[in-house]
Amino acid sequence: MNTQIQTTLVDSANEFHKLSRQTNIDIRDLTISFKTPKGVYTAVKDINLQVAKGEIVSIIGHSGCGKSTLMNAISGMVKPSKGEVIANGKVVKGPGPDRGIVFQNYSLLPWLSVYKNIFEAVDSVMTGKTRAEKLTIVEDNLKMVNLWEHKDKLPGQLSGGMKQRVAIARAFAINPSILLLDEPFGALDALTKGSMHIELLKLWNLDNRNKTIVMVTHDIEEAIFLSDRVVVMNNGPEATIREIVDVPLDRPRNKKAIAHDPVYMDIHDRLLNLLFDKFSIED
Ligand SMILES: Nc1ncnc2c1ncn2[C@@H]1O[C@H](COP(=O)(O)OP(=O)(O)OP(=O)(O)O)[C@@H](O)[C@H]1O
Repeated sequence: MNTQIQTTLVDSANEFHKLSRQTNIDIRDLTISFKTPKGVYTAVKDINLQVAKGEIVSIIGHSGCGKSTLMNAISGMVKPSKGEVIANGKVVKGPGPDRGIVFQNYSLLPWLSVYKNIFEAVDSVMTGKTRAEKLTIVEDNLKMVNLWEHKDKLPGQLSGGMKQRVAIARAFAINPSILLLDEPFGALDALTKGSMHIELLKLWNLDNRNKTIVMVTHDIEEAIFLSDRVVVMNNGPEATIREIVDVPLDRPRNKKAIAHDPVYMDIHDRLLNLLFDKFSIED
């Protein structure tokens, strides 16, 4: 990437934060270590990252570099060994309904139908709503992911992509202010993936772009299309943030059109270089 574009990216990243939307997720000096039979394994070390309210940030990096660990720390399912995560102004001590998460392994309850998987979540979180309102929310979200006809099936009767869509519908239905997506579209075919991107952005727009979204992905095009910034991680152990690449492309974005935009192409090149500069054909 030429220096001028790099400078523009940095300036634009700074602009976003200066314009100041308040910080919604503040990761401070975060280190996470696991006890393993072979000793202590430090997955991520001294991570600092601020995500503004309404920002969409993607995290990319090689397999095993600690992306899910970082997401789990934000969701409260993994405790920091050092440092802290502050979300919605509070130190994260555990999971909470303000932070919805979609995992790569769906995490659906196998004994409940598709419909009930979503209803149970809505029912437990949206205590102020009437039953009729809750039923409408479940229906709207199941229709959004094109699974209304499959509402009575059990998760075991669904394909991987369908299970993933149920998990996405469930996270959307709860309407958390922070949405954590851990490879949410990984199991989907290209067409379904494309329509889920649009649904995700629709949801974000509906909420006046106030929802903060952090997403793990292996898909560079997806990261650029959806995000305001892309966080590239180094390999572990003791993984750190390698670089944060700003995505100063106007919204709404048109997938076909931006692919020819020189800014998009530079960002794409930069991300490819960051991810693959250690590899060559000989490898
Ligand atoms: N509970 C755990 N106990 C021990 N080690 C763990 C635990 N959870 C994660 N790790 C290790 O921490 C490192 C980071 O794992 P993590 O799942 O965060 O990686 P990732 O970047 O999300 O990988 P992928 O892209 O393959 O999903 C890996 O080496 C993993 O083996």
